[in-house]
Amino acid sequence: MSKVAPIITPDSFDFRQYMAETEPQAKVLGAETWRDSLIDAVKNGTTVTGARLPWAKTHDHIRFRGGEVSLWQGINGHGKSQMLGQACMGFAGQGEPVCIASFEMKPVSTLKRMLRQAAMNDQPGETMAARFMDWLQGKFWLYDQLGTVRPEMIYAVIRYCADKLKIKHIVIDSLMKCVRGEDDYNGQKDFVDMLTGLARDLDVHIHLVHHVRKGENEEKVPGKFDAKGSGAISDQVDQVLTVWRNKKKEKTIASLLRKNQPVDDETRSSPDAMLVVDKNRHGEWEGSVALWYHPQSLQYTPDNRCAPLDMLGVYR
Ligand SMILES: Nc1ncnc2c1ncn2[C@@H]1O[C@H](COP(=O)(O)OP(=O)(O)OP(=O)(O)O)[C@@H](O)[C@H]1O
Repeated sequence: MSKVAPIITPDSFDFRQYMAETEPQAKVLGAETWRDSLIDAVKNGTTVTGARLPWAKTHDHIRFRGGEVSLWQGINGHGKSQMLGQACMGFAGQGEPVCIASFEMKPVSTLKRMLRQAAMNDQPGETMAARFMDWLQGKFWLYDQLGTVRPEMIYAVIRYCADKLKIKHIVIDSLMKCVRGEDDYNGQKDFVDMLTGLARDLDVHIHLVHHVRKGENEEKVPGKFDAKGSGAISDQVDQVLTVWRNKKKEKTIASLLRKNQPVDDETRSSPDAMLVVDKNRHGEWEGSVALWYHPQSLQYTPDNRCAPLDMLGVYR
């Protein structure tokens, strides 16, 4: 068995086959079709279903189900890709295979970051790297293309991932690399429309990374109305999550340390990052999740003890 995480490239399969539309499906079906689903929903009451984030305190609030699209937005450098990488390891560990299509980071850079998260430290050795690669087999794929990409290619990649590889979570990082520009509102609307249709038809969850407009400052947590480009982006997706980094805390600590002064408890215990959910179409909960950053492992942790999680073993 190969010991590298499978990398999908534009040359590694026949994209044309997956670009072609399939036969139009009959979309008008008798209500009876949904009998079992309705009865299951009644039986399970308000049970929340779907893949979980790595932090137990989020499990009753936010989940990631097939058929839906989540927008992961935030200011540049606030940790969207890093947090999503940790979340994806968690999805894979729950038995839901993942493909990351990053047009901003090389596959090996994504893997290096995830390796530190898996190792729970900043200096994983060869043995850990080999163990990590073994763990990824059959769970994790990366699409290798940097720069801009045509929407038709994304369409083909998603269909290939779902049909052939049985992948359940697909990350598109980021939206602006898939459209003509920030002012191409129709292109953005059509692209997100395509993603919602594909997610529904293929029963996969699509995680779409997106930037927010520059606000007055980085200390203000952006909301769903701050997404760059068309307002239709957040209207169309099922969930909007904002990743926000507490730069004010970082600056305060750096300044105290420079002056050889102790860091007070209040500053120390305030969260390093927040994950804000301000749209949750199929759940009732909206709110903020406080997280603490463990810099050695690049992991987000659930409380101010800052103890990294065993991402490879947590769901066994
Ligand atoms: N809360 C944090 N504390 C300290 N460093 C952080 C924090 N969040 C992210 N970083 C660091 O900031 C850098 C950027 O992270 P990342 O690439 O995930 O951000 P991003 O939001 O995806 O950025 P971009 O929009 O530019 O792609 C990384 O080096 C990461 O380790």
